[in-house]
Amino acid sequence: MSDFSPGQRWISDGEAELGLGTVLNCDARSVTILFSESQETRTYNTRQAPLTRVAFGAGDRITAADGWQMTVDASRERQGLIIYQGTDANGEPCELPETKLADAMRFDQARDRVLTGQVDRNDWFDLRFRTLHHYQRTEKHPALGFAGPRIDLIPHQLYIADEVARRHAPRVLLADEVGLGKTIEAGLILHRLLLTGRAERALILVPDSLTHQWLVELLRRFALDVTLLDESQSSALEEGMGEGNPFDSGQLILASQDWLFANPARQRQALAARFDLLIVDEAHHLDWSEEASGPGYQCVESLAADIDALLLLTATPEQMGVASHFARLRLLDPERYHDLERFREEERHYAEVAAAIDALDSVAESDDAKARVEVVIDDHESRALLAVLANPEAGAEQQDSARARLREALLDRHGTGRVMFRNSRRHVGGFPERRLHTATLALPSAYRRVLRRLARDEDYLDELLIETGLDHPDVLIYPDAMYRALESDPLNAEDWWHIDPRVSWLLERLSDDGEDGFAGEKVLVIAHHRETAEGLAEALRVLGGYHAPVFHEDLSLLERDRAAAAFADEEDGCQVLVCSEIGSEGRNFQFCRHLVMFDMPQHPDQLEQRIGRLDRIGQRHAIELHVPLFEDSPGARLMRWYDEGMDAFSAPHGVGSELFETFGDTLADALLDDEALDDIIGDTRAMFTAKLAERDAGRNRLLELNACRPERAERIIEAVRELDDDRALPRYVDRALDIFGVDSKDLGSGLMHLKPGPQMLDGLPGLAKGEDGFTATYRRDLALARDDVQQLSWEHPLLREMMGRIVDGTMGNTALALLGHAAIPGGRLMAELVFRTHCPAPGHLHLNRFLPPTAVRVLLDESGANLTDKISFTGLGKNLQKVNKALARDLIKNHHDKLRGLLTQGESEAERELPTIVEAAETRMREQLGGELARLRALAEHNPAVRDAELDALAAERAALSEAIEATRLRLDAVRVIITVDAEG
Ligand SMILES: Nc1ncnc2c1ncn2[C@@H]1O[C@H](COP(=O)(O)OP(=O)(O)OP(=O)(O)O)[C@@H](O)[C@H]1O
Repeated sequence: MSDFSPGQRWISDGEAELGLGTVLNCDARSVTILFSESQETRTYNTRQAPLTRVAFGAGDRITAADGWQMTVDASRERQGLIIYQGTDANGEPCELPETKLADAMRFDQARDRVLTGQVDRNDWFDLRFRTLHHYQRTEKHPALGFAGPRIDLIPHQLYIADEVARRHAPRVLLADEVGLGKTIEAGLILHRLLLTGRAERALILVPDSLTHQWLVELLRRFALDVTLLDESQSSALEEGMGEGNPFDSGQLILASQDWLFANPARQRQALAARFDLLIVDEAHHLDWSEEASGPGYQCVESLAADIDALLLLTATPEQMGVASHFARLRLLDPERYHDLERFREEERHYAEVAAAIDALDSVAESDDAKARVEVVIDDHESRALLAVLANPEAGAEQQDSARARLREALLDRHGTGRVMFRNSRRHVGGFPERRLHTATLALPSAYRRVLRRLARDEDYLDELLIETGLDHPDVLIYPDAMYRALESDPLNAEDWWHIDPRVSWLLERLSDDGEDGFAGEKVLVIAHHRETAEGLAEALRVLGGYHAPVFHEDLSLLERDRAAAAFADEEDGCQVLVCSEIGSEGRNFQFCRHLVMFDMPQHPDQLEQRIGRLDRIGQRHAIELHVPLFEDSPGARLMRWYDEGMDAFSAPHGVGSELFETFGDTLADALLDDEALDDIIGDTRAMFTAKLAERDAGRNRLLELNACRPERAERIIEAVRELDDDRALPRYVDRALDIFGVDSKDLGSGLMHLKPGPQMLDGLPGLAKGEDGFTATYRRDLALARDDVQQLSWEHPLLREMMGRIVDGTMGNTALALLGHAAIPGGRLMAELVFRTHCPAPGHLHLNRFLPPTAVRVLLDESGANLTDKISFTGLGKNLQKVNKALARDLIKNHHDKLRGLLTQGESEAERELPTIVEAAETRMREQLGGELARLRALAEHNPAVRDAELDALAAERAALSEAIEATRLRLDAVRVIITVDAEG
């Protein structure tokens, strides 16, 4: 075929992205085409050139190389070249030879592609339509962002994540007790914000020791790829990027607090980068006092002033005192939290509110209960609800609903519940028992000497403090530290671990397979000081031949991760891991059930942090707490204070820091004096009991009630389950994998293996060519049980990539098929047109929850009759036969003009559907945002925790959404040309 002449315009069938090509030269065998836009030249064999001649028809708008546009009326040919005739923008007649067409004209839209004879496979078209359908469904699903993460569906976590992630620029303190899943909550919030487009960039600041754990959790549980930034990585990036800012090197940046807080120049870079969300873990370390704030607090304060959304995480919010806790609340909302005294006053009022909530159950029978509710409500609506509740005539259903609404209103309107979420084990339930085992050991003479002298000689303590350089009461509680510090004493010549009976006690236990022994079990040992941990590990090696990795704050990240991994390995792992106090904070060791507290920490929150390493979600056994104590020693007295004063070993209670603030100093002075200690323990116990009662009545109770609302949590879980069990998902995945060239093999028991096939399209996540692929399942329980199995969901990166490529690209936007049906004569044309809604809006509006791209299908026959409702997409598909591309092109050429007509007519048919779609979206949006706005406004009148900015933002969001929805247009997304053939038989 020698249809080619220089100057003609063609496009490549296989590489339409090359743009409009021009024939440079041709002979009988080959043709060379220049694609100017992409600066590519290609030479083809003329007989098999995968090229299509570009020819426009009446009604098409074309652009000239020098920018002007014309509408084509007709065309003629001169010396093999087409000359278009028509009118320009001013309605003046004009002509344009094809040689002068703009190179930049694109031919990827369905209309251009189909009219130029470019067709994709029928199954691609099929997949495209189904993708649009599922995309629309899942984008507005209430569980979007929560179904993908590989987590157990735990109510309090999902409630918090949903409540927080639906807010505009959320700023909250996630303060669940240790190990209840704050990292998971933060991950869920982040995941939803990313998937909904409400956030694009996040900065995550965590203690050095937790960077790797976060990295792994975000990747393994949330499939989020995070850039871990440290000094060497930043310098390397700077070198690579020239003047660039390393904080701009990824969408999600994870960095160590220790590094950033100590580095003002890096902080300036972090500030200069634009983030939508800041997450700060272990936020109790952000210390603040009226006199001065620490570098961490200052750094976060300046970042938080700039970044809209902020999540602070801490299990022990009051560890550094109430003032410091208040200062962290101020980071979240400086306007609301500016007066500590006022804040304290408000807190006192919470007991009344909690009592009123409890009284809701008995309002109908008791005037007293009714009075308790009346004291705290002051609005018309709540009074009306109370009247229903108190009315004996009201039906049970009516009363239940009134009770639930009143409860919600009370919770919403009072307390810090909107900015702080705190769940406790007590409230969540289902956590393992904790068992305490103490072993009393004789004091070695080297320790006893010093303690005896201290008991005899009051002035010796000062001397000892000077001599050792240790603090009070460390010098008393940590005798090995004291021993090490007195190194010049000739009696202290040996290493401390040679003389310390706790070491031999531990060694004996490790090999003991009796009831009290640890043989065959993992043991986590925590000691206060790094030096103690190091010495102990050495002792275990030298004296017992145990390899015990050490985990402390001065190790590099890599060393720490290595140590944790060596311990975690179930088969070949070490039996013991020795940790220092802060080295282990936040880490996950729930696979182990024995914790040895080699000594005691000074602060109750530190004690809780220690136990929290094991007592975490996923712990399947009772937790065994082992404490070796020296008879008559300060350490043993401290232990008594914890145990008898506040039951610190049985369960977390959250009042430890208040007790420490009150008794910490006097306790330090009583560590050598049993009588004084008895008094302190008595006083501590009394305050503990009072605080527990207060907690149960007041602030904490309110916080707990607020931190999870079970009915809402249940609804979210149901929504996630609905997506988990979606039967359309496996069907869709099979089709998509087939088309993208991924081989899938059923492994039985709900598992399958996905592997790149020989023809796989490039760039699919987890499926690099030449590699093994991965094992997957649709079942959450299987994916949770096995780290090597991924859960396939609509949110899995592979699904999102495949769907995204289809929705955002042109794949499958044209097709041609033959239809053989007894009722339809052959040789006729039909067009199946898919239109799609478009309404450009900024990502942060998250428009898709109300109006995701929505497909409108129109099926027309040659005469223009609309058959859409008569023949369904699936029904039609069953009767279609495919044809090869060359024949398809010829068929299109033959029906060119009629097809053009049907395309135009289809547009007006689809337009008729648009108002209904727009109206439904507008109604959904008004219902939801209107409801939220009304709730927030009512709330703002009672609860100052509602920020004005939040109210304004929500109102502005509603207006912007309304405008965007109104501006929705339909565009042709895909076309299938159907030619009828006489049915056989
Ligand atoms: N929904 C869940 N599904 C599966 N595992 C979970 C879930 N929630 C928490 N976990 C696991 O429980 C452990 C504790 O969770 P996480 O680290 O988020 O707790 P935390 O509250 O941040 O703890 P800490 O106070 O020590 O920092 C982790 O190993 C986490 O992977």
